Amino acid sequence: MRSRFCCIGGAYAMAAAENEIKIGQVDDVQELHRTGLTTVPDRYIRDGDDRPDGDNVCALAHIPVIDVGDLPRGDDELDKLRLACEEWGFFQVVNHGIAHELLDEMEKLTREFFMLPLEEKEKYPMAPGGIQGYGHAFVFSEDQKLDWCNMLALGVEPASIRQPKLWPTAPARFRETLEAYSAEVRKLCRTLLAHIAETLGLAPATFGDMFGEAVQAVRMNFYPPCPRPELVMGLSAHSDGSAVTVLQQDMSCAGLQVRSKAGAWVPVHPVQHALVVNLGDTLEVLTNGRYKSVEHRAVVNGEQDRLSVVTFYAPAYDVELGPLPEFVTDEAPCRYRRFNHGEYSRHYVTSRLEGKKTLEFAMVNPPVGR
Ligand SMILES: O=C(O)CCC(=O)C(=O)O
Ligand SMILES: [Fe+2]
Repeated sequence: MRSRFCCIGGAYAMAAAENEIKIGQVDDVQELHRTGLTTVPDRYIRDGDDRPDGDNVCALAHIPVIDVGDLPRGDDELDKLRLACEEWGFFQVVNHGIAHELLDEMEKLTREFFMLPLEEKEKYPMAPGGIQGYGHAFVFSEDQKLDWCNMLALGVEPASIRQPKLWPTAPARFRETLEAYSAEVRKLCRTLLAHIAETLGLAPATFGDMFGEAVQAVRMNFYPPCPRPELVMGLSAHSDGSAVTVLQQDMSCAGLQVRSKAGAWVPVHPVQHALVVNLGDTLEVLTNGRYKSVEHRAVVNGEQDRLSVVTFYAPAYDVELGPLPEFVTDEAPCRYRRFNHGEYSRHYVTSRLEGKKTLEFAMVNPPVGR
């Protein structure tokens, strides 16, 4: 039995050595799907209120779409961005400056990677307590429910977090394409953070200056069809530990769902060549909760597979975080303590995905009784 314990980022290999982790039988869901099964193993079956359907899905609402090219030109688009950050914490971006051919190529090669035989993909395993590779992240115990998803997770920047042995050599051009893609997404993250700073009345360079040599990691998620999609979850509800996340999804079907302020799950319908952006826990802390990281999850489908390529952009590990003084006032007292971002990342990747629970680590007054 292979035990898999994964986190993204360079500083955390020691977590494995400290704890002997028993995660039990973890199947590869693509292989399960290939067997033509009509039921799903118990470990994937969620309890009632943790199932995807129910009356809490609001299929009619849409997250905002922002035209990045318009952001420097005037107040209207910036106002839209402010509203998107305040009301949703999630938006799609178009006119983002990344060549559509590059997005298509990244999607195609990622799909080809997941279509490789298991033995090929297992050349890049998420080692027990390891950091990156192919497998299942966020599984820490034998009784934990599993997500209907396969993942390939890789640290990208800075160079010190890269594990080149885990960068697939097949399909051909995967590595170069990921490299080119990541450089473009990095630029976009910087641009977005500069505009997000503006929406908060901060100098555009605020986050860029503060983040130092920002950490960038990518996770590719592949969700094969599932015979009982109404019983399982593709990816458990969570907020991201990043500052911002940029998600590319294929056009096959909607799977990503975002928790609205009213508490409903709102599907993010794919828009051709748009990228989905969400605010992570880091921005919630820095803005003292003015902007919030938002819970999201992925549901799966009975007929179609689905692919997402997700980039997490966060401060360098040695950066000290805490609410910026501008956001701490008599009306908005300090809600988060100061901590080191590396410490938070370590906490994040050694906790299972459970809504916004990870952020309690940073709260001055975490909820009691949980
Ligand atoms: O696949 C998706 O749409 C969600 C992925 C996601 O939220 C993540 O990888 O953090
Ligand atoms: Fe996420």
